[in-house]
Amino acid sequence: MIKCENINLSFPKQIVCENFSFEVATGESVCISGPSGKGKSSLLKVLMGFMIPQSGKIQVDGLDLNSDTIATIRNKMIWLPQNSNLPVDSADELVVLLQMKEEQIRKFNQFLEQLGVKEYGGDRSFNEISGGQKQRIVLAACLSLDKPIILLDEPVSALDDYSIDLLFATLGSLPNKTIVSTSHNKKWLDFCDRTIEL
Ligand SMILES: Nc1ncnc2c1ncn2[C@@H]1O[C@H](COP(=O)(O)OP(=O)(O)OP(=O)(O)O)[C@@H](O)[C@H]1O
Repeated sequence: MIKCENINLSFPKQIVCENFSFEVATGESVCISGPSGKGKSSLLKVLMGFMIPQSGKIQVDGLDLNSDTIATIRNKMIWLPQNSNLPVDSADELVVLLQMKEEQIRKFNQFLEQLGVKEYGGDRSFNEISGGQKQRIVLAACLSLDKPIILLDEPVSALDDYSIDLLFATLGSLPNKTIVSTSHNKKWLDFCDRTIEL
């Protein structure tokens, strides 16, 4: 369960949210929606503890997010950054970056297969594949870590309808995941249990 209470987050030139509260139940899939530049990505970063709001309380599974609990809370989560932006250039480098264990590498290969990008795994440079193929590889890596809470920033921005359906089938095979996402994609919004308007 994720519980955010009275979050105030602003940047010098923009107020992202004022006294914003929401909850996400365990196993629920929600999408934070709102216009471009409103602050959806920033809110996911707040949940990861990458950004600290000016005030408000964030609780994950009953633990208040603070410097003492951040490691425990982050250990429950995986975050997919927008545009799959990561400091790596291939699936093999992702395995190293995420320090995947044997079982996770097995799952990674399984998800690559399910998402239709097995042939683009290994040491093939991300520069030589499409944005959608890269996005599916990074999604496969995220899912393979098997964390209970998955934060997805625009997870289907580069995917066609067919690839989105492959992702739905893959997510459908993973019970009890809590998913907090951002998206402007209608198919993704329909897939989520609920939308949270920012
Ligand atoms: N570290 C920062 N310092 C100052 N301003 C920031 C910072 N991060 C984000 N912003 C600003 O906060 C606003 C919200 O950005 P954010 O990326 O969270 O929006 P978004 O709703 O996810 O947008 P989009 O739908 O276009 O991805 C933007 O105006 C952005 O310029």
